[in-house]
Amino acid sequence: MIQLESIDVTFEPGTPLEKVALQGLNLTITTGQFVTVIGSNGAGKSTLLNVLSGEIRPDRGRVTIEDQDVTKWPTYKRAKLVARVFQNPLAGSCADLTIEENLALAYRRGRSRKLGKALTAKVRQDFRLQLARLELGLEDRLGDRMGLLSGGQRQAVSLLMSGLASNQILLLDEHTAALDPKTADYVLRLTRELVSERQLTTLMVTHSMKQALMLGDRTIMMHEGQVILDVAGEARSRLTVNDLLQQFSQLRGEELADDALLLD
Ligand SMILES: Nc1ncnc2c1ncn2[C@@H]1O[C@H](COP(=O)(O)OP(=O)(O)OP(=O)(O)O)[C@@H](O)[C@H]1O
Repeated sequence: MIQLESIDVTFEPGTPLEKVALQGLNLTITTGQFVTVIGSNGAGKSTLLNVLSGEIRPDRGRVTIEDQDVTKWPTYKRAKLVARVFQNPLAGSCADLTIEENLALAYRRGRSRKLGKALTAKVRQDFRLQLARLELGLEDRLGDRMGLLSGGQRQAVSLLMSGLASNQILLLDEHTAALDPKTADYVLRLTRELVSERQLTTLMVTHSMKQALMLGDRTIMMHEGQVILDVAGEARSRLTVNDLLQQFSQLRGEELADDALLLD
């Protein structure tokens, strides 16, 4: 279970640039739940993920993962529990290392040094099998530099990498936004498969209401640093993109300026 209690984050406090990104945010996510996160620009979605990954330490509040208070844990320590895939396909892997070296780095994360050090034939074979499931022919390109791959291929490998480590939490930050529609669909299908296979507790930020309702089992909407809508179960399965848009406008008390973006 992930618990965020009374989380406050303010950037540049006490300056003319002061910006409250999260205010009194409370959120509990049960283990294995797949939560999609929507909200307007600047609503605090990425900050929420940053607080979970440890990139940002909240000014106030507590972050608990499986009953461990991780609020003060630095990012490298959290990496044992938390994996992340970013919008930019270049951000999740190292371009100058080979596909195999990238996979090996992910594999080692969270494992003891002794276990992680040796890349046994069995582990290599597992890498090949994992890559083969992508159906991109990458299983025969273990020695190729990551930088040679397309954006979609890199995102697919980043997803695999996030599943190779022993972590339990997956954070997806608009991870299909930079891909063409066909590749985005492919990466979403892969996301769904990996999350359900590995029973990862997942938070997926998206600007697409359609994606938000199509994937996962719970949707939260953020606005001005708070959760303003939280739906799951039957209530969620009945929701249409239009309902969601309407609720969004109502809850915000204003008309949406970026409907087109959110309807994608
Ligand atoms: N490092 C930073 N320094 C200063 N302000 C920041 C920083 N990071 C975020 N902010 C501000 O905090 C607020 C929340 O930002 P955040 O990136 O979490 O929003 P978001 O919901 O992810 O938005 P978007 O959909 O545009 O990515 C915004 O007003 C943003 O400008």
